[in-house]
Amino acid sequence: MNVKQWLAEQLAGKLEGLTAETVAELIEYPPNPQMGDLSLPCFKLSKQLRKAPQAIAEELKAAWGEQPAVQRVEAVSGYFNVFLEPSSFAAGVLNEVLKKQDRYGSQNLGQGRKIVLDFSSPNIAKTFHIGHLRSTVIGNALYKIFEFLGYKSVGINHLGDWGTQFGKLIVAYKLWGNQEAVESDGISELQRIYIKFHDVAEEKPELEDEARAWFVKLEQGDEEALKLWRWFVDISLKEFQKMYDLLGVTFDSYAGESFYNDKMAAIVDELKEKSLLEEDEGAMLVRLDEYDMPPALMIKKDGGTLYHTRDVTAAVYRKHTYDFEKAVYITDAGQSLHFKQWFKVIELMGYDWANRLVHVPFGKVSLEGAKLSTRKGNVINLEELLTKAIEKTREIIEQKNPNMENKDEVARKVGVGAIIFNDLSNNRIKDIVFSWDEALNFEGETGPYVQYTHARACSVLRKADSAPATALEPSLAKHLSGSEAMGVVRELYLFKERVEQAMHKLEPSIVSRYLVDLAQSFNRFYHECPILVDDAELRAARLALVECVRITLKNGLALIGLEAPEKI
Ligand SMILES: NC(=[NH2+])NCCC[C@H](N)C(=O)O
Repeated sequence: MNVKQWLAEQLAGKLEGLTAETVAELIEYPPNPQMGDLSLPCFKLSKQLRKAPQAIAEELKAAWGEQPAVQRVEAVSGYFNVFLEPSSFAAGVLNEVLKKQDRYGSQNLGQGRKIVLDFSSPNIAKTFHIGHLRSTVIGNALYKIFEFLGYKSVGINHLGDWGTQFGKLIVAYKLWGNQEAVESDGISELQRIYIKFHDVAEEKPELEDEARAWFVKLEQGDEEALKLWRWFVDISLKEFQKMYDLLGVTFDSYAGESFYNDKMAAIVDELKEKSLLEEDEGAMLVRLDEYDMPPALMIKKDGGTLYHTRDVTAAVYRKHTYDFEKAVYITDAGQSLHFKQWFKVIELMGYDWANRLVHVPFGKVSLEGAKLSTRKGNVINLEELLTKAIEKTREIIEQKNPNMENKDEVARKVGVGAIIFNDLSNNRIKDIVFSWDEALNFEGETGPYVQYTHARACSVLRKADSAPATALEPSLAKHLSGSEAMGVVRELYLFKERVEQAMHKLEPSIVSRYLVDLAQSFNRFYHECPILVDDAELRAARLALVECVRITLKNGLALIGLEAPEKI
């Protein structure tokens, strides 16, 4: 069911030169229901049809004729407005939701084509911080949205497990580290000695040379270096895994930067062959002056490779391995130049798939005034953040619903959900200031609010104590023609389009904002219209609507990585 498409087809040919495609693009859903359910702004056709907007609207009205699905049409101020017949619209929407169930909103746009998503990608031996959380949450949502629309998503955690910093870490460990401390304190101990390295190296710059030498050894496969490095990786992964388990996020591959170590030489050769590489004081780089960008450094003076080298190599490898339709990289906006630079390098190498590489940047997160940097010691640890969210939610549940079973489980789902939703509640490019009160507000535009609304729908359905609706008799749909119920029907209808938009714009917040809209319209209905009434028909129609809200909220929450507990 696609009413825009349907209307466009009805209008095509009604005026000379009017095609369904043009009309479909122009049709809007008027924010004000007085303008109908669908509206065609005819001024957008004026130029093409060489007619005044109002004249176009009136001609369309005159040519309209009878349509059982449409109550009436009007031509007002240059708009052609269409009022759908509420009960047939309601029956159409509800029956589609009830038929598709957990697939409602899905489509097969991708036909199995692959989308490679590079997300989360924290750095070994460094804390998984709130910026990585955003990448994880946005990436995971996009992963699910693509799958829901018929693509095959491939999630890659491009771990920062390679680079000079491992030379530094090895030197630091040999100077000040001990096995016991690393084993008991994990990343925080590694970070401690890493910070110490920087402090001491300010006075003893020769440490930097030592570190570089160790990294070169590592790249060459030195056994001692490799053994330490592997151990640092294992320790870090164990900690990261705790986050992923809490968040319910999985990856198809953990091929981090080190995975490309033995693949970079071939790329460097290729760059040389294609005369793209230039020597500059012993280093090798690709000049990008022509494109108003600083050069992309590929090989350092000491022979070591760089972040750029690994990204170019990884992209070629991924294209070869997955033959992707798109490769999407989710990082903070601070890395935008990095991606622009190496996307250009791929293009200069002559790969026509360079335009299938997409950077998905996002804004910074700050927490109640604190700065979120890993360099110095003042790190906001994500595990602490999530644990605190769960605890706070537990307290709220304790007050709201002291007799609830499995409070811990629900507190986890809602507390973690609050953090995820908060990250997705605005356009990703906006900076976020995290506030506990806002994120956990059960009345605000939050994850808990949407989850709570879902649980409310479940509770009504439980109380109804009847088998869940699997279809709506068209004759019952007339009971849904009131404005509150129709408000819900309209939102339900929009789900599919919103998911599609979220995919095109790579913007999961379109889904999260949609969920708030649906929840709000449902709550208006819930407060105005008693559901468990005696009139059997009215009751059945309203219960079917509630069931559709339950299904759609659950589907939408799942798309952005939130669970939907039935009781809160
Ligand atoms: N292919 C990529 N460059 N992915 C993003 C990596 C992010 C990097 N490890 C960081 O923490 O900033």
